[in-house]
Amino acid sequence: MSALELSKICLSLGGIPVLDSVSMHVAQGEFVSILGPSGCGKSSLLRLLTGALTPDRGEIRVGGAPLDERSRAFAFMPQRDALMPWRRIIDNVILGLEVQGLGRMEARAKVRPLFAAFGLEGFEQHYPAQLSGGMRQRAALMRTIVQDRPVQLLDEPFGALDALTRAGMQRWLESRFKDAHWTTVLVTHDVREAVALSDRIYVLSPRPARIIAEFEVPDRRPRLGATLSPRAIRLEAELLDTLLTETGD
Ligand SMILES: Nc1ncnc2c1ncn2[C@@H]1O[C@H](COP(=O)(O)OP(=O)(O)OP(=O)(O)O)[C@@H](O)[C@H]1O
Repeated sequence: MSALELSKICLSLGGIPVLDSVSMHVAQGEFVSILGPSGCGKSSLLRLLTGALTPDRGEIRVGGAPLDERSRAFAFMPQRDALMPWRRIIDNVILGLEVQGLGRMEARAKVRPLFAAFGLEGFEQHYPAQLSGGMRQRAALMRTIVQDRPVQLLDEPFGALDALTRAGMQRWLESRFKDAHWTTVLVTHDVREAVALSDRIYVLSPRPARIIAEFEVPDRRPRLGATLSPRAIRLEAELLDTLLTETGD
């Protein structure tokens, strides 16, 4: 049984068709990426899963049952960091834990040791406005991950990071994913990132988005830090070709 299943989802926003009969599935513990051109509807797909949007047609099932308030217990990282400007970084990071019912002191103690891994040690007491864009993004990723929910929905989590920080965070996520067995849906523009992190990749067409391809990533983890296998290099090229052909570039 799939952890997540979307069947023939159609969605319009402001009268404009955005998703056109999109069907996909994510198995328990699987890491699935969604690649597609800008504006095609990738974020909208994740927002359907969070309940922020409702499809015009089609069905979403979680663990075999229709998506509802209870089954929607996902950790979601939106594209913009959505940090609360009036809360210190540590108190932004614990937000999801507090919603889960953890006391503030206990939640702070739980997240404090993670600040070093995210390169944010010493910034616990800062406010979001005192951090760079990349640091804010890392804080937002931390806020998502610490909730340790079985399903992680990540919308361009590394989009605002410089190349070096991005590589470090990707490695961290790869190692955490191996241990935590999270079911993960990652929206990304970055073909290499999708190949490095995913078990499977769906490619969307320009809006209104349809699934135009689905690829399995053959290599075992860890992939980051190792030399890419010839198969992974071929897959990257194939993904790029698919995207460029669809967008007419
Ligand atoms: N509230 C809205 N009303 C009307 N159109 C919207 C609304 N929200 C999004 N859209 C449009 O729906 C389309 C899909 O948006 P979405 O953010 O899902 O795309 P995306 O693939 O995630 O884009 P990007 O990669 O640039 O982040 C876009 O063309 C966008 O302009």
